Amino acid sequence: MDKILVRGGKTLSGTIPISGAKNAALTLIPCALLTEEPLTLRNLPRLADIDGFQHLMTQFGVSTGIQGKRPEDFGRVITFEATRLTGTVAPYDLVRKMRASILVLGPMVARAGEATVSLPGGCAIGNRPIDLHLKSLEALGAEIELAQGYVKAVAKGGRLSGGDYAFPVVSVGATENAVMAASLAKGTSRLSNAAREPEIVDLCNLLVAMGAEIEGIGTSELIIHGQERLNGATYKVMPDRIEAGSYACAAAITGGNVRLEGADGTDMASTLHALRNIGVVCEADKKGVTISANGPLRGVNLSTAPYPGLATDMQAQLMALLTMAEGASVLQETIFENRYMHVPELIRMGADIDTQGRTAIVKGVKSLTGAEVMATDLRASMSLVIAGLAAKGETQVRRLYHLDRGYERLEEKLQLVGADIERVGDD
Ligand SMILES: CC(=O)N[C@H]1[C@@H](OP(=O)(O)OP(=O)(O)OC[C@H]2O[C@@H](n3ccc(=O)[nH]c3=O)[C@H](O)[C@@H]2O)O[C@H](CO)[C@@H](O)[C@@H]1O
Ligand SMILES: C=C(OP(=O)(O)O)C(=O)O
Repeated sequence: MDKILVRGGKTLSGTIPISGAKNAALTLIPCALLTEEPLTLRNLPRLADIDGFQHLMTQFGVSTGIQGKRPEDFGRVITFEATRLTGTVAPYDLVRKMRASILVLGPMVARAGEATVSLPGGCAIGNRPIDLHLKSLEALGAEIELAQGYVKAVAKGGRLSGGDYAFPVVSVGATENAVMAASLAKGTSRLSNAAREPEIVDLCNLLVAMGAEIEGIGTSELIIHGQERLNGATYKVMPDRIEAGSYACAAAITGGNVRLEGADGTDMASTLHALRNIGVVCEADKKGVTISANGPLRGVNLSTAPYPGLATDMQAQLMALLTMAEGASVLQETIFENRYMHVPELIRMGADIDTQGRTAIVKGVKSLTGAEVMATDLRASMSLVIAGLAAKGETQVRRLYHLDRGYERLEEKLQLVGADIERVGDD
C-alpha cells in the first residue's frame, strides 16, 4: 500500500489550482438519470469517488464518455447518457465504498418509477442514517420498503406526485435526493428547512439548466414545480471550497503565501472568517483567494454548523492549524458524533488536544514532530498532511485511499508550492 512522506519545514509559496468540488460532482452526476438526453459535466475532479460513481451509473445502463483532456491537466469532462435505463439496483459492493451512492435513489424513482439501493451503513465519522432521505421521498409519493439490507422505493401510481416536507434536521444529502426527485414529479413540492450549502445551489442551477423550475434557490425553503420531462445540459462543476480551505490551512501552518486559483471566496466565507480570526490574511477576488500568514497564529473558538456556518468538512484541517497557534482553542463538532479520529494521530505528532464528547480543547505547542500516522477518514487524513508540513522531520501518512477520494493529485499540488512531499510504495 502506498504512503505519503512529508518532510516538514518548507514555507509554501506559489499557486495551487483548485479542482471541481467532489461534493457537488457527486450530486450533479445522478442528475443524468433524470433525462434521456446527454448531460455533460465539465471540471469534474479526478477522484476515486467520481470513478466509483461513474461505475455505478453504468449499472443502470448509463453510457459515459470521457472527452479529450490530457492526463497532465487537472479535471475532466464526462458525458453521461441515460437514453434507456436497463437496471434499477445499486448493489452493496459499490454503495459501501461511497456513501453518496444513495443519491441515485431520488432521481431513479422519479424517472423509472422504482429504485433499489443498498443501505450504506455507518462510517468512521458517525452513524449517518438515511431516514430523512426516505421520509422526504415518501412525502413526494414514494412507497419505501426495507429488506435484506436494501431500500426499495416505488412511485405510487408509477410517478411521484410531489408533496411537502419539512426536514427536522438539516441534511445535505436528503435535500439533494428530494430536490432531484421533485424536479420530475407530477405536482409542486415544498421543502422546508432544506440545506443551503453552495453544492445544493450548484445542483439547483444544473436542474434549472435542464428545464426544472425551482424557487428559493440558496434559501432553506425550496419550491419545486415538477416537470413532465427534463432535457440534457452542459454544466461546469463549482470549485471545491473544502479543497481550497484545506490548502489555505496548509499555507498558513507553514507561514506561507499561496494563491488558490479558481477558489470562490464567497462559498468559503466561514473558513476565511475563521482563518482571519486565527491571524491569517485572506484576500478574495473574482478569480481566486490569496492566503498570507506572516504573523503569529492565535487560538480561537470554533463550532461547526450547516451552511452558512463553519463546514464540518473543515474541522480537522483547522484543528491541525490550531495545534501550532498561540494559546488555547475550543472546537465544537455539532454535525457528526465521531469526527475526532485525527486527534490521537495529531497527539502522536506532539499536539496537545483533549476531547470531551463533541468538544476538543487544543493548546498550542511550539513545534510538532514527524511520525508514522494512519488516517481513518478523508479530512482526518488531510489534517495529518497539514501537520506534517510544519512538523520537524518526516511524517508518513498511511491509508491513502481516503485522500484519493477527495483530493485530486494532492502531492503534485503541494509540490507546486514548494512542499517536500512524495507518494511512495510501502516496503
Ligand atoms: C457527498 C457529500 O456531499 N457529503 C457531505 C454531506 O454528507 P451527508 O449528506 O451525508 O450529510 P448530512 O448533511 O445528511 O448530515 C448532517 C447530519 O444529519 C444527520 N442525518 C442525515 C441524513 C439522514 O437521513 N438522517 C440524519 O440523521 C447526519 O447523521 C448528520 O448528523 O454533508 C456533510 C455535512 O455538511 C458533509 O460532511 C459531507 O462531506
Ligand atoms: C465526509 C465527506 O464526504 P462523504 O460524505 O462523501 O463521506 C467529506 O467530503 O469530508
